[in-house]
Amino acid sequence: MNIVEFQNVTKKYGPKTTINNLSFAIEENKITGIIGRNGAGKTTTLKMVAGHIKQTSGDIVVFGENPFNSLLVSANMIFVHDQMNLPTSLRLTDILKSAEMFYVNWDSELAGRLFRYFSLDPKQTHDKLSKGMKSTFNMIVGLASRCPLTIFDEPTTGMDAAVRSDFYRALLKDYLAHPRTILISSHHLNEIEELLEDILLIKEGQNHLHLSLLELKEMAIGLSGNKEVLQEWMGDREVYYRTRVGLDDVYVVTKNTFTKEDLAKMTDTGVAISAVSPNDLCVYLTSPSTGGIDDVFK
Ligand SMILES: Nc1ncnc2c1ncn2[C@@H]1O[C@H](COP(=O)(O)OP(=O)(O)OP(=O)(O)O)[C@@H](O)[C@H]1O
Repeated sequence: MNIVEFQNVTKKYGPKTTINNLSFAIEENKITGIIGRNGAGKTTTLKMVAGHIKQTSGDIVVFGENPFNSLLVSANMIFVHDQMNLPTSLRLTDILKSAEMFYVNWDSELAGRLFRYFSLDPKQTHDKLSKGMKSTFNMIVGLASRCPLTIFDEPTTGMDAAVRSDFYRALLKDYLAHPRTILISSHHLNEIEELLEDILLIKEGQNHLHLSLLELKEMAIGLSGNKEVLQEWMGDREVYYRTRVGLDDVYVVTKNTFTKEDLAKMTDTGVAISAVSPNDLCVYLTSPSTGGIDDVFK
């Protein structure tokens, strides 16, 4: 069953098109990573899923209805992001107590244990927290609410590496015990890839790719060797990334449609074959050109 469906959705801010004819569907009880470069439209997409903003055109269906102004969607969804406006007059423990009244699946024991583990001060107010502590607190609210649709928009902003790693572990453990539909946008695909089942890659407001992480891992191959030798093997294959290595060699990332025999022959002609990490591949796929930062210095 699909929990979220986008059909030809466009969002314009003034004359500027931010989301351009975006279509995708998110299945129930899956963790999907929303990946894209800065300004690709991840937050705008998530805001529309949450019903916080309205699309300019196209259809959005969440839990079977239009999420904008939907009580059903508000009651079954939490949108965790770094601009969350939590009351500044309440202490953190009071916020957790009030959250219990909003969310039917709220687990106060989990919230309390996470709160103590991350050494948050119960008397502190939300606006006085450091950037990383704020993200940690928001994440506790996001996890303990156990909403059927849980949206994390760059949840680890400001967190140090240890807290990020604890958060991902907590998210995975809680998801396995209480499966739900989770959307998570992040700039750290390498850190969250173990967590993800699917990836929605957004490029310039469009659905560039929507596939399982396994498919993404097998999609591309890295080849390095003499440029003339590689040129022959490449034919008219699409190049995702290409860079010069030394004088006569190149490193090329391309679609892995080679047979085992082709790869064996390639190795015989001196071509080195390597896997491409999902993180690198997403960077290449969303890059405006097939070169990298090195091209700027040529
Ligand atoms: N309220 C707004 N008014 C005008 N333009 C906006 C508004 N919100 C977002 N945009 C523009 O829409 C585009 C997409 O922004 P969005 O925040 O969705 O990107 P993102 O993929 O989440 O980026 P990042 O990874 O940097 O957070 C950007 O060009 C941004 O400037």
